Amino acid sequence: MSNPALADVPGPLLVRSAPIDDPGALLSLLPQDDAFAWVHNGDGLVGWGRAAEVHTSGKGRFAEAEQWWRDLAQHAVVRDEVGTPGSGLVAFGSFTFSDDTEGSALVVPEIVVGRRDGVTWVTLIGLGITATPPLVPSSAPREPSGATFSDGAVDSAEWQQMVAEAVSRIVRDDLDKVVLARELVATLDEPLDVRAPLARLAEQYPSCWTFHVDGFFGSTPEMLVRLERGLVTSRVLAGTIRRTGDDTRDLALAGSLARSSKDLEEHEYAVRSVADALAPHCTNMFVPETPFVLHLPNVMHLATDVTGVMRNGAGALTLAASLHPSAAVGGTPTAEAVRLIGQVERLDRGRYAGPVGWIDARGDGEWGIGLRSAQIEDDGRTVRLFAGCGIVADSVPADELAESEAKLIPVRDALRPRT
Ligand SMILES: C=C(O[C@H]1C=CC=C(C(=O)O)[C@@H]1O)C(=O)O
Repeated sequence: MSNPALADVPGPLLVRSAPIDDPGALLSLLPQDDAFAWVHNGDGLVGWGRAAEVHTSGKGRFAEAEQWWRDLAQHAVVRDEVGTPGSGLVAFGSFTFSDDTEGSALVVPEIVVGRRDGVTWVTLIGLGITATPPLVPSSAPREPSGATFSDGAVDSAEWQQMVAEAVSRIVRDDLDKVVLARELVATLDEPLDVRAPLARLAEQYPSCWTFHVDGFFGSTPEMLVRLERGLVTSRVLAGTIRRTGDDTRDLALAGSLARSSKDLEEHEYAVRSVADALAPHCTNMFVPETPFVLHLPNVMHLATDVTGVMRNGAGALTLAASLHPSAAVGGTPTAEAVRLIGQVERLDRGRYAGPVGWIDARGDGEWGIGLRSAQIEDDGRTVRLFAGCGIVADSVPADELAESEAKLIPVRDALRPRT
């Protein structure tokens, strides 16, 4: 159910987008409070303030948010001098993994600054005409201090038992794959200024999408779906190997990943689930037969870019809803895998592994999968970090634990003070 108090907007939103001189790094503009981010290779969107928002939950959380968004967009008065995906009226959003958890939201900031292909713009959103505030770097974020890390409800030995249990259920119940996640809890000396880890993540993982929506932040390498001017793209990842830091060894490992039947099988399930979910919405779909190896500083993944041409006018959020949960975060078959996760995982995933991103009034948008991510708890000092692994019949628990540790590195490092 949506929260009508928060969904109510007392009048049509007035929206104005105009080009501006380049103000420097987008993330450096963010104030400490009510800051939103979606940044990739220096481009993207940042926003602050709250002009309108909707909170949804349950199975209908995507459809309800989409309906609210359409109504809001229909009644908004927009002057858009930029005319590019992400200009004009825009909302940041984040959705829970599970149908049973609260916390999904779309938020329209009061100020959005975007950059794309060398063009930078500002969008002002509200109930009245306001002057553009000075767009200059805000004060430097406070560096996190004193982070200590501990297991969540499940320690690493128990998690490996869980993986073993999942392997036997996969064999017994004839499942193909299930993704099991674990959490690590960080405790800091003082409340986290999220701008510090965001800056670190964007610097160290520029090819990932660095995001923040209402205390949920991270740097995801996986694009669930992008819709821009009718072109649909999805980057599917599944199949992982840790990097060693030695380039020659890593190159050999990349070769073995590309030949590993266990990883290729796991990857194939994920690609199939995305291609099947996009097929009703797309023509001219292109699904490469062989994955490439995506190199990140901490891990390498098998990756496939699926593309198609939108044929039924669905918006990016509708596409994200039909893709979620893909086999990269749920498993195959989806319903059985999600049921098994509910039975064995003992973790409230919250918004981890759910869609996170933005949508504009044309329906264009980008929704990543909320991976390599963390949730700041209400006290501001406790941060829950998440990582999951695709489990198939021949998965080895200790290897999966090591893989999950490697996937935790980006956020874990971002919570340590700079050296
Ligand atoms: C579930 C996660 O990663 C997914 C994405 C890429 C590779 C994966 C894997 O190899 O297991 C996972 O399916 C995570 O990072 O928490």
